[in-house]
Formats: sequence, structure tokens, C-alpha cells
Amino acid sequence: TIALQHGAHRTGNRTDADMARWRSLRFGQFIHWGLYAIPGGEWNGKTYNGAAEWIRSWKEMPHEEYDKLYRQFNPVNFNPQQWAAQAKSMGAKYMIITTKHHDGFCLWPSKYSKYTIAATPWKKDLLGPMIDAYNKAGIDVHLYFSIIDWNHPDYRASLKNAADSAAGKRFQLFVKNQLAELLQRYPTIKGFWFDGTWDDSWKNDGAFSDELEQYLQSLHPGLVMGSRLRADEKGARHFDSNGRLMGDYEQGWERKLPATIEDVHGNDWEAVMTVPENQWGYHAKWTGHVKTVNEILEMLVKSVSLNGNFVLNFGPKADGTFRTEEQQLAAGIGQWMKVNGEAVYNGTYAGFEKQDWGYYIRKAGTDSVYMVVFNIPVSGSLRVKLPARTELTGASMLLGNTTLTPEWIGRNEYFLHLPGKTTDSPVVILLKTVTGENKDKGNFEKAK
Ligand SMILES: C[C@@H]1N[C@@H](c2nc3ccccc3[nH]2)[C@H](O)[C@@H]1O
Repeated sequence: TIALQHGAHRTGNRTDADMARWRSLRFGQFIHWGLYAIPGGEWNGKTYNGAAEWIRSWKEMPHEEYDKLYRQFNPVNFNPQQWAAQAKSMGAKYMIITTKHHDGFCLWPSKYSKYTIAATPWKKDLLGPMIDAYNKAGIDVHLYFSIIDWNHPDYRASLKNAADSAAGKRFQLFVKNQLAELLQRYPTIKGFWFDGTWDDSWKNDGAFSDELEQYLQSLHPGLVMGSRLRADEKGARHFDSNGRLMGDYEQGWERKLPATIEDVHGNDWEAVMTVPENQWGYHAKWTGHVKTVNEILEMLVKSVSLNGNFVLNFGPKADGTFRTEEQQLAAGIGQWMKVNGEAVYNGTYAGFEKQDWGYYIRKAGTDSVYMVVFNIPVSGSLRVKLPARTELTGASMLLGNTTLTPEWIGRNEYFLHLPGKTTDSPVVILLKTVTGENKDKGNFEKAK
């Protein structure tokens, strides 16, 4: 291995209570909200086909025009209690809010910048009421913070000369001050979600990212921060030059999911997902495929079945309301979560061989294994293949609490026959299993 000062400082996952809590929540809501919601992907009658929150980088969008938008930001319909109620009914257990995206506009009245909510017609802090409302609804809040800051005069993508280095040093102090300010103003937050850490200026100063991470942990012990903040002293990101994960969980799964358990290398991880193909901030005209409730449920369940968290993104409008598609998704997901959420919360990798009908999820540390069925076979019979020396002692569908009698079909294989009625939502079955030594007489023929 390579000797590293600023690589990973821990092997294996964090085992403390704060991380166990994050791991148990499994389902989060991302919220991208800021000045980019005003143009909503459109400018001077033309549409920006990129991500709406990147419109400032569009050549047809004059920077000085974008930088004046704060003068009209006035979310008169912002209702944090409604936002929190919607997230609660959807079944989200944590929320990640953009405190400052790449454009540098702060949703809180930072004393380190003039480019904040205080300079808008709204004037008031948006983060405080939001965090309070979500916490009151029993939802944890994590703060998204972009290192890239297109508004700050000292931001440099790369450091080419002494002047750049001096600016870079001032910028690093600015970042440190703003993060300390956020922790001081919002002490109930549970973590930071860093973004915009791919430029050379950041990548080539692994020492700073390491010291910053340790500084934030010292201010707020237990803080959960993903791998995206970190670089090691050789410029390696997420995984250090010895291939060890930095930060508390792998944070690279943006708009994509791992395929198998091998892809996550035993690390905690989280996936963040957009509803359309690639829009985080509000875009007036979604084009391309908009994900359905069942598609999102499958991503959530697949993530949990592979020991990860899944975060669904919402992009509120400039006035503080949510678009109809997002409201309908939240309601549809929540309807399913109300009946089946127990298979998601505290869910972990079951250790069973993946089957075609869907996903196994083990309730952390128990013998309770859920089957979440997305593909009902034409036979209506689900093949359940258990690890060696594991026996199926019972099964019940959560919906209607319907008991299923497993049919043993040899060795550790059983059929579960679903009752005839078809459904258009994933079917959850709770399996009761026993393994090896503590086997008792099942209520059907024992394995030969
Ligand atoms: C969580 C997501 N990360 C930001 C982002 N910017 C990118 C630039 C290039 C490639 C990927 C990117 N993701 C997106 O704007 C959104 O905030």
C-alpha cells in the first residue's frame, strides 16, 4: 500500500449510533431549490436542455442577467409545514436541502456573503423554518453544500499562479466559515452532502479536504459526510490511492444504482435520483422519460436490498410549490410505503441468491426476510431458494396479512403460490426462516 497522510482513516463502516441511524432510515428526499427555479430551464423564449440548476453556465444566459435573479426571488407560497407533511406521507425519513448550489446563492442569511436570501424581497432565512418543520415531522435534515461557487470572486477551478493560490486560500477559509456557520445556526442537522468537488483546485488539496472533514466532525461529533468531499494527497477522490473509501459512505451513485452486492464492496452507500432523466432544479418543461411510482419503488427496494440508501429528488418552483408530477409521485409512493415500509426501514442485504421475481431484504440483525416482488411469474408461483441449512417456516403477504403455505420442492427450495388476484403494485411477503442448529420441525416435510 501507498503511505498516505490524507487518505481513508478508517477501514470498514462506521459502527456508531449516528451512522446506524442514517443506515436505518434508508429513504430520503433531496430538494434542489434556488434562483435557478426562476428561469426553470428557459431564457428569452429558448429552452436550456441541460440540468435546470446549471442554466447560469449556458452560453445564451448572460451571467450578469442570472446574477440579478435574486432581486425577484420571493417564494410567497413557501409552506415548510406542507413540505414536511408531504415528505412524511411519502415515507421519507431524511431530507437533503441545497443550502448553496454551484451558483453560490445562499438560502440562509450568511454573514460571509452578500449573495443570500437576505438580499431578496423575501429577506428571511428559508433553512431554519424548513429544518424545524421537517424535524417536527420526525424527519432528519442533511445540508447539501456545493464547494464550487460561481459567484465568489475567489473561486478558482484551478490554481495557475501565486495570485490564484492566494485567492484559493481565501476561498478555503470562506468555505470553512460558512460550514461552521451552518452548524452553529442549525444544530439539529445530521450531516453534510458535499457536491462540486471535481475541480483541480479542490482535487489537488487533499490535505485541506481531510482537515475540513475532521474540523466539522470536531464541531459536530457524529456528523455523517459522504465520500464526495474528499480527495487524498494524490488527487484520488471517493476512494483513496489504496482503494479505501474516504468519508462515511460511498456517495458516487448519482442517477445510477449498483447492479450487484459486489459493486458496493461492503461499504455503506447512497444513491440520489432524479424523476426525469437529468433535472435537479425546477425545469418548466420536462422532456424524455418521467419515472413512475413503481419504477421509483423498484430503485428504492433494490438499493435497500444491496445495503444502501435511496434519495429521490424534488425541484420546487420559485414560488415554493411543488409541480403536480412530484406531488402525485409523493402520494403514490407514500400509499405503498404505508403498507410495506417495514420492508424498507432498517432493511439490509439478506445474503440470499437474487431471484428473477424481485428482491430479498433482511430486517437488520433478524431472521425476518422480506421478498419484494416486482415480476409475478405467469405460473403465479414464486421460487424461493434459501442458503444451505436454512428452512422456511412461514410466509405472509403484508397486504391483507394473507398467510402463504410454502411448498417444499427439494433441498432448500420452496414455492410460494400467490393468490389469483392481480395487483399493479409490488407485493411484499414476510418470510420466517430458521437456519442450521436451531431448526425445529417445520409444518411440512423436512429437507431429505
Ligand atoms: C446532485 C447533483 N450534482 C450536481 C452535478 N453537477 C454535475 C456536473 C457534471 C457531472 C455531474 C454533475 N452533478 C447536480 O447539479 C445536482 O446538484
